Amino acid sequence: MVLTEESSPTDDRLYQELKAFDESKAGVKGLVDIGITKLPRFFIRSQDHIAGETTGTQFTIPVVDLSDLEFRRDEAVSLVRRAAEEVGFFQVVNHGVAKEVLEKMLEGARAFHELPSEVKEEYYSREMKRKVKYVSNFDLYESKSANWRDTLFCVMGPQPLDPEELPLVCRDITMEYSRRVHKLGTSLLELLSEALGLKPDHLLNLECAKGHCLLSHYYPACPEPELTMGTTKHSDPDFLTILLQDDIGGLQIFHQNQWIDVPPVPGALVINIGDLLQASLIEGYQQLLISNDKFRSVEHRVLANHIGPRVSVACFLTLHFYPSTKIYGPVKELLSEQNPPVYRETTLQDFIAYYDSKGLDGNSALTHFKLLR
Ligand SMILES: O=C(O)CCC(=O)C(=O)O
Ligand SMILES: [Fe+2]
Repeated sequence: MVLTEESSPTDDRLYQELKAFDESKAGVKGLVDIGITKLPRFFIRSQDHIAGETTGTQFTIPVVDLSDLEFRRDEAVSLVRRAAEEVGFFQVVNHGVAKEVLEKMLEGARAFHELPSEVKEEYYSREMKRKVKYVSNFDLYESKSANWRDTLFCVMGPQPLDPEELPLVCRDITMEYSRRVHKLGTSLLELLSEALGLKPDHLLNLECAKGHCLLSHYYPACPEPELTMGTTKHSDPDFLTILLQDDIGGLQIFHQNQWIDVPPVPGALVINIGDLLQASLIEGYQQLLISNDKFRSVEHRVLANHIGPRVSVACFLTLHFYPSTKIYGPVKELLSEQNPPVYRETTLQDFIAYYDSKGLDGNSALTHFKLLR
């Protein structure tokens, strides 16, 4: 739906429809509340973007038990290594975030999206800099078609967020969940460092856990789920994602040319490697991760569903919103004729600006940063 100056009158009408939807500030939830039974056309995807090749495969996403790490650390490291290398996705159980905290976070996220629209709309914004904002489809004007979901974004670090900025209905639990999930992220990065044969604090020293944000997604029940998507296929523009999902299901990953379900496991959190950890736009890391073809940032999507709402909360470990001009790229001393750089140098801000401008759909943003050989 990228509309240019040469857009036709039909495109102009489409733009007006998008704008009216955006300016309503009521999101997809607002459409459901007014009882629509047919999807507005900007949600409708071309068929090749919908069904994909879901099969009855027996493959299941690995589940890693993080209990008693002081006694079972080697086992956990090797499970994490295999999962990160072969699948790019895994689930963790006994991860130290209490079940009650998980449940309350899902309830808080849901409560925000179910606030009366006149309360919710004060948070509606497309402003890059705003730390707490709610929006339907951050890429509404760039993507080929819209997703059936609304999102509350909260940038939680590295600069501490003033809790007053958070909506009251989910304030306390967002602060608590943020602390706990960030702690888990730190432990996971230690395991991932060890999985690469490095000291436990290696990835932490590269500031992979310095910043984090929470994305609380709300996928209302959809009257025509076969025509659209909850979330278009994409890979995540971060170092690592920790995802809390409710029991509805619909998340799938693209693995060995098939779409595979990530089934809800009670009490579990879903972990996936982000683009920045794969490409390692971090000093010194590219050789380890790229040339040795280690961890994978894998495409995933969420199907729209007749049943809903579905609620999920993604924690992105990222430095997106940190005003840094630091250049990330391979350390020169590590490069050789046999090991030329795979990606060009960039700042995280440029990487994210490109990711956001291209919209979720289509090729990985990493392609844009690949050096031509
Ligand atoms: O809602 C989900 O299960 C996935 C969300 C997601 O992929 C994301 O926030 O990047
Ligand atoms: Fe994602």
